[in-house]
Amino acid sequence: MSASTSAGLPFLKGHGTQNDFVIVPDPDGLLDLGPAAVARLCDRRAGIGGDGLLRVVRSAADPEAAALADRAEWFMDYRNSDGSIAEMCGNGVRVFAHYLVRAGLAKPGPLAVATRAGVRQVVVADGDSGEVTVDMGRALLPGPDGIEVMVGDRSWPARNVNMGNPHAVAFVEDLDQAGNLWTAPLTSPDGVYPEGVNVEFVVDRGPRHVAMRVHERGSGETRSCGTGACAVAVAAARREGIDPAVTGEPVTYTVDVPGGRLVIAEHPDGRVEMTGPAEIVAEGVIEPGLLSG
Ligand SMILES: N[C@@H](CCC[C@H](N)C(=O)O)C(=O)O
Repeated sequence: MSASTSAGLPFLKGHGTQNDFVIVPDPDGLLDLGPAAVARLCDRRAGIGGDGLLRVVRSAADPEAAALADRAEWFMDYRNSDGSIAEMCGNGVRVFAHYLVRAGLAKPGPLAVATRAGVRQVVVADGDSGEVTVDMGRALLPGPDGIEVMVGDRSWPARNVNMGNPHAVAFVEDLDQAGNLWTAPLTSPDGVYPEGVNVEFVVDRGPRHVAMRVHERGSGETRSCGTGACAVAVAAARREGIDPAVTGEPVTYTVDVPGGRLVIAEHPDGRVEMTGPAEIVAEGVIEPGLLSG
């Protein structure tokens, strides 16, 4: 069944720290959701509205994830609101796992989720808290030195952090300095981010406590970014000269985002663990016309 011929497609709406998603269950991989259909669904005026879309599909039923099917039953097919594809979404994977449990497709507790960045181990808390912890894998810090991000006539040094998807993390004096983040900040030198980049602006709030704003590649300014919060925590630790692989001790940062709070722990073995909320707020049926344009 292609998206253009489906008759009324069930959806849900959810968010994690107000990074919001259209959730489209497609367990058997029957949908062909192209970029234009995704962008229409995510449109906040003419569609349902969301920073991104989570298609919920069995790994075995999707050619992109079939090789991971023996490790993770479900594949998070994440798309940005402009219809582009991203490797990973941290808030999305919490909402995805929360949806699976709510729908009776998984049990609370440990759960493996396949993503384009590999399999992520998730723990969905039992009960009504909506809290989800995710092993986000290792952060890569590929450099180079001397990266800058620019908004208008201002620029700041930034660190390149890869959480499966690319980030540029800049520490600023005041989050308002970044101005309007709907337009993508520029980065230099050219060529560091050939696939585009998510840009985080960060201020200190206290010991191991920071706050951030983000411009997300493919979505604009959002009220939270889970991979971004992980990148920020790792950049904040290195800025303080802390590397858990060297100290042998985990380091934990509280990261405030406009839509709430995430807690990020980096472990001596390099694993970055994110804990935060996930909520489903609505469900309904998509009119076929929205899918076909
Ligand atoms: N909001 C997400 C990140 C979504 C992907 C990102 N826009 C990209 O293109 O890499 C998160 O919570 O991590």
